[in-house]
Amino acid sequence: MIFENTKAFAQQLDAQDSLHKYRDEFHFPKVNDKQVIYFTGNSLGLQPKRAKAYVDEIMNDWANLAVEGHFYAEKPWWDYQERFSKPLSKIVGAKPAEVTVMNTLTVNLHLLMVSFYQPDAKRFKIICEEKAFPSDQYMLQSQVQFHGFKPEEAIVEINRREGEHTICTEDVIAKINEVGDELALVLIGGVNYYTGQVFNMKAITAAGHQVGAYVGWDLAHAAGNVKLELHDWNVDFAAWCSYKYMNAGPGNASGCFVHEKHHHNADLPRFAGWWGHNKERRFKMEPNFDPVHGADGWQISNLPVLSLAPYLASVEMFDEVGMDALIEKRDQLTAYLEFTLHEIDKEVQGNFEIITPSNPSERACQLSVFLHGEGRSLFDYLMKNGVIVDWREPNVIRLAPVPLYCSFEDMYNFGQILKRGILEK
Ligand SMILES: Cc1ncc(COP(=O)(O)O)c(C=O)c1O
Ligand SMILES: Nc1ccccc1C(=O)C[C@H](N)C(=O)O
Repeated sequence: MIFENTKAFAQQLDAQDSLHKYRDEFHFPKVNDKQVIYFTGNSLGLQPKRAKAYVDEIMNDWANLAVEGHFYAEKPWWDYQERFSKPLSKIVGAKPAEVTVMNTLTVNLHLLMVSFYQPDAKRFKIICEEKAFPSDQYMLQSQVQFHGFKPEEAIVEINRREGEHTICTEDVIAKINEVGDELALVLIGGVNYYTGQVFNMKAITAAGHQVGAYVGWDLAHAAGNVKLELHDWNVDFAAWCSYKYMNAGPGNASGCFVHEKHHHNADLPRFAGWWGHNKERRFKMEPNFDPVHGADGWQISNLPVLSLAPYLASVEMFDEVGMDALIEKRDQLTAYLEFTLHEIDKEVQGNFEIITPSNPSERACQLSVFLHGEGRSLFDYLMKNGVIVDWREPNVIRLAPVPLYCSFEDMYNFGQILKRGILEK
């Protein structure tokens, strides 16, 4: 499609957009009494209006039923997580028994590493991407140290090529083959938080398995954003947070995937708790752990239902919309933002550099842009003028035009505000 950088054209795209109505399903912060242009759904998604009723329901059941709510609430608390199985499994391309919700992201990755990182003197290395999200780096360092290894010997990072911003799939695969039978685990962010690069999860997972390693993914920036086929890609495990593209609220419960091929493996170590115990026998208070055969078997504590409630509201909305429709709009919206940036760059004779891949199969919702020659004052200008963006020193802005609630007109208006911010400097 040939784009135009005009308000009328943007409005026409909104008029043709079948998801445009979902914008009204969200609460937007306001600046100067006007709804903001929100580009930070990759950090904290907006609040779906329907989330409050789900939380209120639990508060009311707690007030009216107290302990009886575990079994007699309309949505009983004791197996509340099962309500996620079907809709969440569709979002990540899994079978219903392969997903569960519990804890928070880094905690879940640690717990899954208990099962899927069992190093020995020969096979002890972990491959991850250079500049992984810091929490992942700390997690991996502390895991290898916990097993008595040195991070500098056990952790192998895949580097970018000289002068490039993103990582080549061939380089990941070459490194996997080079580390070979010393490789215990590949654990990478499926979408890089900084560049927005989407990794070829299918090819990398297959390459890891070829040399006998387990392969897991941190899907913080991928869940609800990219098309995932975790079951078919044969991924061993994955975890994601719910507060970014999944709009479940700050710090809320994480989702996990464990491939069904591992569900009956009694030799796989795990840290257990009563919520992972055989559902029918859970309240018989037996001494020996008999795990549920499914991702639910990795549950530990009884569920934080107040935190699951807004997540459930959101997952049901995703189910209504469907990932295919979402992705179709995502690609058009991201492309329109990219076009707008190029247009404004020309108009202001700027020097913008988009470091996110331009190939649609290697990117999703986010564009990360170097605004060469600009400084923090531009970020302040944008924020003051109702554009919520994420700024990383020295001058990278990350823009996530989330398809559920951002509009084409937002992209046009953002371009105009950006232009004024640069010209008025
Ligand atoms: C890729 C990635 N991993 C891990 C985290 C940390 O997650 P949490 O604080 O929920 O454990 C984030 C974001 O906060 C992230 O973007
Ligand atoms: N949960 C947070 C709490 C406080 C500040 C940032 C976050 C983020 O999620 C950052 C996000 N991971 C990012 O890619 O920027």
